[in-house]
Amino acid sequence: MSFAEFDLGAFETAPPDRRGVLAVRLDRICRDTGFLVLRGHGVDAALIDGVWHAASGFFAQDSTAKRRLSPPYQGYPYGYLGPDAEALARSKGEDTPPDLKESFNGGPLSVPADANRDALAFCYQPTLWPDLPGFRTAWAAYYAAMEDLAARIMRAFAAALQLPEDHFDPFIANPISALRALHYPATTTAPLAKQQRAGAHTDYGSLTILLPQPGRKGLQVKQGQIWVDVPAPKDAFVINIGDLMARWTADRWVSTLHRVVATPGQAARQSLAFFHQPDWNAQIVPLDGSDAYPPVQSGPYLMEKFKATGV
Ligand SMILES: O=C(O)CCC(=O)C(=O)O
Ligand SMILES: [Fe+2]
Repeated sequence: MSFAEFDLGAFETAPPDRRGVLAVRLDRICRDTGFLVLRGHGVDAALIDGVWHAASGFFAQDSTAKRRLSPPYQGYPYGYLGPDAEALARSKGEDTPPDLKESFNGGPLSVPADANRDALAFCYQPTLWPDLPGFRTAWAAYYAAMEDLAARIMRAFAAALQLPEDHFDPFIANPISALRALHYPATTTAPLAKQQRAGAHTDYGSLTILLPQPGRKGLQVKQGQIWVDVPAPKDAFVINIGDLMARWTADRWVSTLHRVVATPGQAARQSLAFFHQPDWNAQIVPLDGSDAYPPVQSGPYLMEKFKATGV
């Protein structure tokens, strides 16, 4: 099976007829799997290199240094999560051992003046910066680039849903997205029963922009009863839609179950995942005007989901 690809630059510069055809293709992909390889993204290679090396440098530290950035209390959304901290399958009610990974997580780069108390107490908590030269600059540059890219993808999504291209703009003026660097250590022994590098889950938000380590497989999506490998090509991102977008589209689009599989003898793997999430106050109501789902507010919705995966 070949994996779906979409060229964003080609879409943006296409004449109207061709653009319509590409929008229909994008709709088809989001209905089938909600997963695609994104080309023509225009993100500067040096900027990607910068954050990639910053993340590698962070994970290369000893565990005492990394744990200095552990969340100060349970429920704090950012900082370093060690190998024993998270089991994503628990968000699906599956009781599994912890995922074989560690992560560093950061939030929005600035706080809007009108942020409410709940938002301030959750997604606008400060990112805990490692004391590594260049880390913060590289991370922030990549975060900003992902915000821009996500906004462009949301425009393509609007076209795919036959909405005006700026339809989503008012919902993503101050998105509360998170950036997560992931490191899956090499596996030496056999994983425990039901233990994965990332247990089967769906993402929570509008869309995820993943940068997998080129050539290093492991991410899989569930298609019917089988797990299908997601390719990890160079110079491309993997995009998938999350639960909030499935809800927004009244399940026209799917938020597909995925995992990062663990097997004995795997080399270490790194990735970067940008979880795009509409503004705290954005009201998400089914776009088709149906009552498939009651309205939800983006921020509280995310907070609920977030609570489910701690170990
Ligand atoms: O590392 C990957 O390839 C995917 C990770 C993932 O799905 C997640 O953290 O939500
Ligand atoms: Fe995921």
